[in-house]
Amino acid sequence: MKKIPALFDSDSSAKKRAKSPMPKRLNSPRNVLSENTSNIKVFARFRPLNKMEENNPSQDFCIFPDIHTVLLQPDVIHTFDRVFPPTSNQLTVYDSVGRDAIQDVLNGYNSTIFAYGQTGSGKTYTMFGELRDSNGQGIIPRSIQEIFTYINQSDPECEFVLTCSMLEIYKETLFDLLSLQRPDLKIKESATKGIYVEGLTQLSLQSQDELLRIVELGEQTRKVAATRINQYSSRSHTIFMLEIKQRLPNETEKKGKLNLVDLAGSEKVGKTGAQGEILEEAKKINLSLSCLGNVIHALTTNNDHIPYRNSKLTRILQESLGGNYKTSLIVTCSSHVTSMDETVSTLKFASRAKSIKNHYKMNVKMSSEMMQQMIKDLKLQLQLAHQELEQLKRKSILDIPNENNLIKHYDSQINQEKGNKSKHPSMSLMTDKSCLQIDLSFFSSKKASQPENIIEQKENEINYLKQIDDLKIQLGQSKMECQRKQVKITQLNQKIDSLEKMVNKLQRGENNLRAEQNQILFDEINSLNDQLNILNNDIDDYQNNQLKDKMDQINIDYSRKLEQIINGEITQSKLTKIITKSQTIEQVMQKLSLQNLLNTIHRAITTNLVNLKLPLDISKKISDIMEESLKHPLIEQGVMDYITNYESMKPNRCEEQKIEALKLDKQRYSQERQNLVEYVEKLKDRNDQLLQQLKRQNLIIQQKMTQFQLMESKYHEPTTPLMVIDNQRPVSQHSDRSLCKPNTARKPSTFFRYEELL
Ligand SMILES: Nc1ncnc2c1ncn2[C@@H]1O[C@H](COP(=O)(O)OP(=O)(O)OP(=O)(O)O)[C@@H](O)[C@H]1O
Repeated sequence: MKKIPALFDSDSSAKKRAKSPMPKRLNSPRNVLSENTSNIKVFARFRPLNKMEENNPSQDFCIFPDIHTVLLQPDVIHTFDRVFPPTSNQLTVYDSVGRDAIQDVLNGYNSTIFAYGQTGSGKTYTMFGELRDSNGQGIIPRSIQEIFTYINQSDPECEFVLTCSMLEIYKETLFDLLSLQRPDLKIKESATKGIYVEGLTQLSLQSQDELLRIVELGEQTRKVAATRINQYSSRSHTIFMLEIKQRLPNETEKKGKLNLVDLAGSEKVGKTGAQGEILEEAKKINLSLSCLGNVIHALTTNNDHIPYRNSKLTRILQESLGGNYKTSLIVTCSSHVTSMDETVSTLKFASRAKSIKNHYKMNVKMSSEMMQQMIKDLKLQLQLAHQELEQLKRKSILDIPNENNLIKHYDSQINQEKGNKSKHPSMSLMTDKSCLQIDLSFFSSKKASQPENIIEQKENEINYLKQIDDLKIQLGQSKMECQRKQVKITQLNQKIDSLEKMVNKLQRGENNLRAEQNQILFDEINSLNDQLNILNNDIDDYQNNQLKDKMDQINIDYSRKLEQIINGEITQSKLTKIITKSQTIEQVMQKLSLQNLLNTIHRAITTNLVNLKLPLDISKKISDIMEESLKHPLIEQGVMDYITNYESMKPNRCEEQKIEALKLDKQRYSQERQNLVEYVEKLKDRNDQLLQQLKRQNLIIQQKMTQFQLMESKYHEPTTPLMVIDNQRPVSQHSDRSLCKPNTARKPSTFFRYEELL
């Protein structure tokens, strides 16, 4: 690509050009130089649901009836130049938004595309997208591609210079994204350059790849800060600026500027969960965006003061908002119900922006050749106009023949002939003269009546002039009439507007009324449901109370009997103790029984005596002593004590009877306990049966409710079709009834209760 040095250095400012008298009747350049007015184009793009939203399924609140409309349930409609539903791809968006903008820039216009929306709604995806992926590329890489295709296909004699810059506005400070140093840049304004950023790097480009690499570099340098909403949420505004200068073979020069603006997230500060520095950041970002909103408001309400200077963003983009730019706004949204508030406010913002008017013209500097051609054209047209004027003048004055001149002419000719040829004038001349004299007499007679003719003619002239004056007056009057009509039209338009507003209001009122009626019906249904609930509760209560009483009684019986059993068990444990004690006593007595003792002693002594191998008489003596000693009163007393104790410790007859009775009691209580357990089981079964019955009753109630709602919806069938609830079917096929299903919009509380039960 060839470069051209300092093409527009000596260019006068846009304002100057606008003030200089421009030739009005030119051929092609005329259109080129005139100023045009058009509204900002507004587009709305809805991104597909993300993972988090998919995992949280909800009813769609955005419906897309056609390519210009989005309907927010139940009845808010927004229309834009184009609405892109979540299924729209990058190419579709570029074809509708980017392609025209690039054509404008290549034709010498200035153009700006804004992307506005909450964090994570797809602004960056729409503007940048995936730079190196042909399907995922956003507007910027596609624009670059289109520009280079245009350059490659144009006349080789054309010369192009392409420069680009990337700017970031972060916390009301400007940063150069194409420079490693990041000094705080300043906004300046000059007569020649208009509003510009001083010291901002402008890189000239030779190829598409170079431009893509520069965009990537800028993208990497972007300031990002994590918030809870979007981990990589960009907290700054990014402006990608491209300038294309062209010099055509006829020396005409064109300059087009393109601003592609990726704004920071428009969500409310509170929703980001930001704190500390991030909160400060969010406030400043919001300041820029709220200034943008104020500028748009001021522009759309014809305010005298437009507050461009209140933020860096609006100051830099001043020309794009109401100035010499063709501007497009893409608002990006999510159709998931969790983003409903943000989507509603984003679409409101977009609707307001629709009425901004920009006044733009081509930035063209004509060659001297073209200028000369224009001058020639002008001169020719001037000449033609003069001629036309002369003709008109001549037509209005009666052309009277000057007979004296003719006679003089003939006399001079006769005299000439007399002098030159002979003393006798030629016959022809004489004849001519006689003819002339006849004519003369005719003219004389005519001349006699000439004063009258002249008067008549003058009168005609006066009349004619009068007519012209009349016509002029009429023209003036009709102009005034026109103006009056214009005023009337404006007033009528205003009236129509106000009537439309009233109609809208009424419509809204009607909708509200409908909503109110629906509300009343809902309330009725709810009160019926409440009554039903109360009845059901009463039934429940009654049945429950009966059950409860029974259960309470059982519980009381049970606990009483349990107590008895427990008491019985205590008695039994006492009994066991007694038995154990008696057993011990018996064992002791056995051990200590006299007979055993004696036998043992006797055996021991005998054994010992035998072992001692004593003489028989000694052995006999010892044996006698032993026997004698065992008869000692102390031993006898001890034995008697043991016997007495044993007798006293042994359970008596009465106690034995008691033990027997207790044993019987225990058996009886166990039997009763068993009976009780069986009874409780039976009651449980009964309870289950009752629950089943309740469920069946509930089903019947539900069916009846559905029938009731159907009947009610038939009864309230609307007269005018409104809009659609699904995007497959045309508007007229749906009634607004379907937009507001009572059974889905508001479920009667009973259903929840029974569903829970079910
Ligand atoms: N139309 C779309 N199709 C497919 N994916 C999309 C679309 N729009 C957005 N996304 C994806 O959603 C995520 C968030 O998008 P993006 O970063 O563009 O949002 P953003 O509005 O620029 O957010 P921020 O304000 O934080 O910069 C990205 O992963 C992006 O790839």
